[in-house]
Amino acid sequence: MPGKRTDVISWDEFFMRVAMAAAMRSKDPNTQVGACIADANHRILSVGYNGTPSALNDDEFPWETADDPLLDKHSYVIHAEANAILNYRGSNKDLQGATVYVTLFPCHECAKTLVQAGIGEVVYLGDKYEGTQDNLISKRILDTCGVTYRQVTVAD
Ligand SMILES: Nc1ccn([C@H]2C[C@H](O)[C@@H](COP(=O)(O)O)O2)c(=O)n1
Ligand SMILES: [Zn+2]
Repeated sequence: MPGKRTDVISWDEFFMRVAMAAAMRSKDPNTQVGACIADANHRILSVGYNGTPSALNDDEFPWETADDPLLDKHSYVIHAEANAILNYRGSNKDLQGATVYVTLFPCHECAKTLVQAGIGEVVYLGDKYEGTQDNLISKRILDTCGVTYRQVTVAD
């Protein structure tokens, strides 16, 4: 009888790869972000990626960055983390203390949303905005609210 496989991927890699797969659904030409929320029992609670509200026809909205907010994609895109919270179909209590795996460190708006939803931990892949004012505000919100965050790497 052969022994069981022992070289399986970690839970961190599993959930981050789910987030990475979600990011592949993003139509943002510049930055694709995916998020996966998992509970302490390693169950996937929700998944999301950055995109416009499903009721919008995303052919009729900008995907560029522009000075004019009306012409700037950021005005219309829902962030991956927010979509993961919005896509969640369970009861809010089950989000309490859950972990969000996200391919890019949350912006300060998402930090507030994640905290308010009861997320207890952020596991992130990239942090390309590290050191920016927005990033410092995010970390201040997460630190103050006791939400821990840690970076992971995933082999190519
Ligand atoms: N944690 C984040 C950060 C950004 N996003 C989304 C919002 C935009 O679609 C895109 C950023 O575009 P860029 O300014 O890099 O051209 O990424 C997100 O969903 N979650
Ligand atoms: Zn955000």
